[in-house]
Amino acid sequence: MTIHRNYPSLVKDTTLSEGASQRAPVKISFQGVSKTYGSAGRAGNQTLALDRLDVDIKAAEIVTVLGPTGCGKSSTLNLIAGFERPSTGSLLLDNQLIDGPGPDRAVVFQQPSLFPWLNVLDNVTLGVKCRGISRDTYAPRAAHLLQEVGLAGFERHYPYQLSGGMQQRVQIARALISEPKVLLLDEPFGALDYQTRIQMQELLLQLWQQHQQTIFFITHDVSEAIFVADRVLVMSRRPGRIKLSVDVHAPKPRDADFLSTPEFVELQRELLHAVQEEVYASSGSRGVNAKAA
Ligand SMILES: Nc1ncnc2c1ncn2[C@@H]1O[C@H](COP(=O)(O)OP(=O)(O)OP(=O)(O)O)[C@@H](O)[C@H]1O
Repeated sequence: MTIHRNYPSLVKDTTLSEGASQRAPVKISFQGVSKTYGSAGRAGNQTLALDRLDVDIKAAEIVTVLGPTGCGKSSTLNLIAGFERPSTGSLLLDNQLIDGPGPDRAVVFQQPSLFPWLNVLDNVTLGVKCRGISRDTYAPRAAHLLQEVGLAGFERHYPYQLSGGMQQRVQIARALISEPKVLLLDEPFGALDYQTRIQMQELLLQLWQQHQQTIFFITHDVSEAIFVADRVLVMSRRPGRIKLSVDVHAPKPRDADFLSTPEFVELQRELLHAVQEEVYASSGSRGVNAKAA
């Protein structure tokens, strides 16, 4: 059973009012979704990664996902991306079964996967060129996106000439150029230093303000999960289920001041506790705070 916490709002969200977000249509719907890896014929060779997930994600909602390593976070993202299929249950996008990858969903991974022999502009536009979209359409869009992600002037630079944060900015621009309805992020800022991470989180919220995609964001970092989210999901240890769902009401976009608000501190305490419970249970440890028997 999922526990759903809805903390009272301390400040009113001015971007997407509570009523509006509750009325938003369901974008992604997990209906009893389980995922088993391995072949059925060979006993002991199967892994039940996800166990009967039931989650609805609304249009333009930002949902972050926390959970211990191996609990199935990437599996949920891969299912939405269409890289994997559910073993049982149904996974819907706009009420249609997801049956493979599509340009309506874009994925950003932790490791930048830029082509080293292409400059920034060509990395960003390669996908749309391959899909036959005309230069007249994609060129102004690319210029605007590079401006938005703070890379105007770096169009002719190659990936080796960019910092890790800049490479992630290119990845985000590349993901957004096909105007996806859903942005899937798998620990996108995990390899960045603390300051760059915060900048990237702020950037993500600014981009959301402009584009209003539905965002599904996996992270190991509780602060990051709260900072960017409308709702944080905590998954149980494997087989993954939704253990806790918590709404974050602070208005977006947010800045570093949010990190010291009572709402943030209280959410951080509860979410850290929920994740640690699962981490310790899966490792058989009682945790750092456990008293010696
Ligand atoms: N393609 C695969 N074939 C076999 N088993 C897999 C495959 N992908 C994932 N698994 C298994 O499914 C379980 C969930 O993996 P998944 O990568 O979804 O977890 P995760 O929560 O994203 O982990 P992490 O936080 O370490 O990235 C793990 O036990 C993993 O070994």
